[in-house]
Order: sequence, then structure tokens, then C-alpha cells
Amino acid sequence: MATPHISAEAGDFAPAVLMPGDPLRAKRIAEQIMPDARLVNEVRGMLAYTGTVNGKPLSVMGSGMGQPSASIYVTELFKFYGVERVIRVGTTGGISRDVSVGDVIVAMGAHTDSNMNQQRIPGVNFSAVASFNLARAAVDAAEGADNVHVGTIISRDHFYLAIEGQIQKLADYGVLGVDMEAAAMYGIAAEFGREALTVLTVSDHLLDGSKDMSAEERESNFGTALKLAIAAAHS
Ligand SMILES: O=P(O)(O)O[C@H]1O[C@H](CO)[C@@H](O)[C@H]1O
Ligand SMILES: O=c1cc[nH]c(=O)[nH]1
Repeated sequence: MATPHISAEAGDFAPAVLMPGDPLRAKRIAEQIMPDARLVNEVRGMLAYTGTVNGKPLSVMGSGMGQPSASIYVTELFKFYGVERVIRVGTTGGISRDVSVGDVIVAMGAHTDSNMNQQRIPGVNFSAVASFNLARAAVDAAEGADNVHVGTIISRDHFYLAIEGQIQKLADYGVLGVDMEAAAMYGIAAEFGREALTVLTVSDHLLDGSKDMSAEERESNFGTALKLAIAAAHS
């Protein structure tokens, strides 16, 4: 079997899939946590691996950047490969003054400026929320660490467009950070009755850029987020 974007065979994916935006980060994660990892997709360079962690099956696959790209892969994983859980493992720009570069955010809900979930239910502003069970497992695995925050983020379509006053207002509302995929992933999980969670490492801060990570650090500083994501995947 194959889909337009995934060439894996039926059964090639584990029930839980970790999804970083960058396919090369998927490769690094797979090599780091699964000595038995095997490549199951490379269509369009969107690398996916399946192996085991502590004897339990797990897959890792890139989602690409932005809600349309992530939506294609998450939909195909749920619809054609029987995947039950996706856990996004990504980077975020900090918004709240309570979060610092290097901290981790467990995203319970994702506001968005995108129209993707708006199209789902006529007349409804869809609430994009994480699986409570996955979030609880991730938070439990954090064991009260004070650099792990739980709350809302915003999934924006633009990476660069700055709208005057927007970030400050989001901070006023307690929004912890920004990414570009979570809201759509949560919407697709609701559509298919499956589970999704997003665990993000703060790579930069939109209100204070003095400690922002380098591009290289953004790709390698995700140890805590990975630990929480694996705990959620296997909960
Ligand atoms: O680090 P990843 O997972 O790619 O996540 C963030 O980084 C990308 C932008 O640089 C967007 O995909 C955003 O959501
Ligand atoms: O979407 C994102 C992700 C990381 N950092 C940002 O500033 N924005």
C-alpha cells in the first residue's frame, strides 16, 4: 500500500508516532532512542522510522513546517496506517514572561490564526485541545520540574509577519509560546477520534531575544521534551 505522500507498507508504523517538524531531526531522534530503527518512508524526504524503545514499538516521522504540511501526514497516518497517537516534538518561540529559552511547554490547547479548523464545523470556532491522557502522562514524567510549563500556545501560519501588539496581548492572556502545527494536529485527532499532544522546547523568546538558540541548538536541545513525549507515547 502507499498514499500520495507515504510509501510505507501496512503495519510499518507503530501505534504512536513522534513528529518533529524537521525530517532530519526525526532521523537523529530515531538513531538516538531506537538502535533497531528502520526507515519506513522517504517520499519527499519526509523521513520516518520505526523501532522500539524499552521493548515498546514507536515511530518517528517529520511533519514539515506549517499546518498544511503537518495535516497531510497526520491525516494519512490516522486514516491509512492505523496510528492511534501523534506527539509533536518541536521548537517554540516563547511568548509568556514565565518561560525561558531551554524550557519545555506541554501544549494543552492551541489558539490559531489559521482557517484550517474554522472550516470543520459550520458556525463554530473549534477548540484545538490535546489529549488529556497524553498530557497527563507527559506532565507526570516531568516530575514537577520547574522548567516544564503546561498551558496554551498559538499555532500561527506566518513565521515572520509581525502584527503590532499581538504578541504582547497573547502574553497578557497567558499564552506560553508559538508554533506552526499544533492546532491543526489537534483538529485532525478530533476528526478521527485519536489522540494528539505537542511538547515543545523554547528555542527563542519573542519578547526578549537575548538568549535565542542557534540553528544548530534548535535541532539538538530537545532531551527533556523527548523524554516527556516518549512517556506520553507509551502511556
Ligand atoms: O522545530 P519545529 O518542529 O519545526 O517547529 C517550529 O519551527 C518551525 C519554524 O522554524 C515551525 O515548524 C515551528 O512550528
Ligand atoms: O513557530 C515558531 C517556532 C519557534 N520559534 C518561533 O519564533 N516561532
